[in-house]
Amino acid sequence: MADRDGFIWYDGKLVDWRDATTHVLTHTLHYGMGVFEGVRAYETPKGPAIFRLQDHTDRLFRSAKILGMDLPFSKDDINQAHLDVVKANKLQSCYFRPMAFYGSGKLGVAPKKDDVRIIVAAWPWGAYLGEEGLEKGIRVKTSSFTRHHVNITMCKAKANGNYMNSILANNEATADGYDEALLLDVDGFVAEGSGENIFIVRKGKLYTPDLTSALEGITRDTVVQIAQEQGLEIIEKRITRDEVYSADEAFFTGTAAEVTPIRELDRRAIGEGSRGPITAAIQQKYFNIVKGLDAEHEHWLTYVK
Ligand SMILES: Cc1[nH+]cc(COP(=O)(O)O)c(CN[C@@H](CCC(=O)O)C(=O)O)c1O
Repeated sequence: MADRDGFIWYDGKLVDWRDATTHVLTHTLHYGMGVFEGVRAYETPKGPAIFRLQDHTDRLFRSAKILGMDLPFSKDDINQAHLDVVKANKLQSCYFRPMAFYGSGKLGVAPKKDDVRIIVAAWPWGAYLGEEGLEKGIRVKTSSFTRHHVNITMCKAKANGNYMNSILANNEATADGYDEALLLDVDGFVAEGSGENIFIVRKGKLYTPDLTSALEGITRDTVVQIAQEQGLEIIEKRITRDEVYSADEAFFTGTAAEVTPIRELDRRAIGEGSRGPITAAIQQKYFNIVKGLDAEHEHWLTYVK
């Protein structure tokens, strides 16, 4: 990722990609306290458009507040940084990584509170779980790692350090030949994927876990609104792994994962073992919206002019 042409927004300036570096004694590198977002821009008939930019920036600031990090730029600065970086890199579609971290001002558990750095990077990134996964569905394994307890790490913060749990789960699943992991919460109920929220479909109704130990996904919120507009009932409840086994359909949602069907969990086919019809309809609607082909949802798009 480090050796490529382009520019990264770094503490208020666009710097050459290769110069966007930090010292090895950077606090976040050692202790993991930082916050980040994953945001996408898509090519539309009116040029590149960033999907739900304000919602992502709001969550970045909410995450920082939860961790007690004071960000040295405003929400408008961060929104503008996204526009600047997509233009500077001449991207028609891309994935953004805004991230705030504690610098190298001091080490020791307690960070130097006024030493917060922020970057916004952008690069082309296709289907997170593969184009074939989007079409045919992916194979998922229930993780042996438990999702965070809500008072051990802050689950509503998209915090860098939270992702060691995700890496352990994803590594275990892919090492066993699966595409992704599904994590259960401390009580054994379904929480979310290593980087996604989950939905299941049973007898025409959608179910999704309550957000106790899951990240409040923006794609999850988008899918809830799409489903409601399609007249589907969505029930938020505690879901057990065998309810996923018995579901007619299942899918992951996330900015990176978009809407990715789950065709199998723990070697049990979900429904027909392929992308289900309700999943397909939601997925198509989602892609029409993010690609600027759905006039009713233009309010979610920030066009890069
Ligand atoms: C743990 C987790 N849960 C749910 C979601 C879905 O949230 P949202 O993107 O707002 O719908 C994500 C986003 N995962 C991001 C990071 C992926 C990565 O590899 O890093 C993403 O999808 O960009 C998570 O990381």
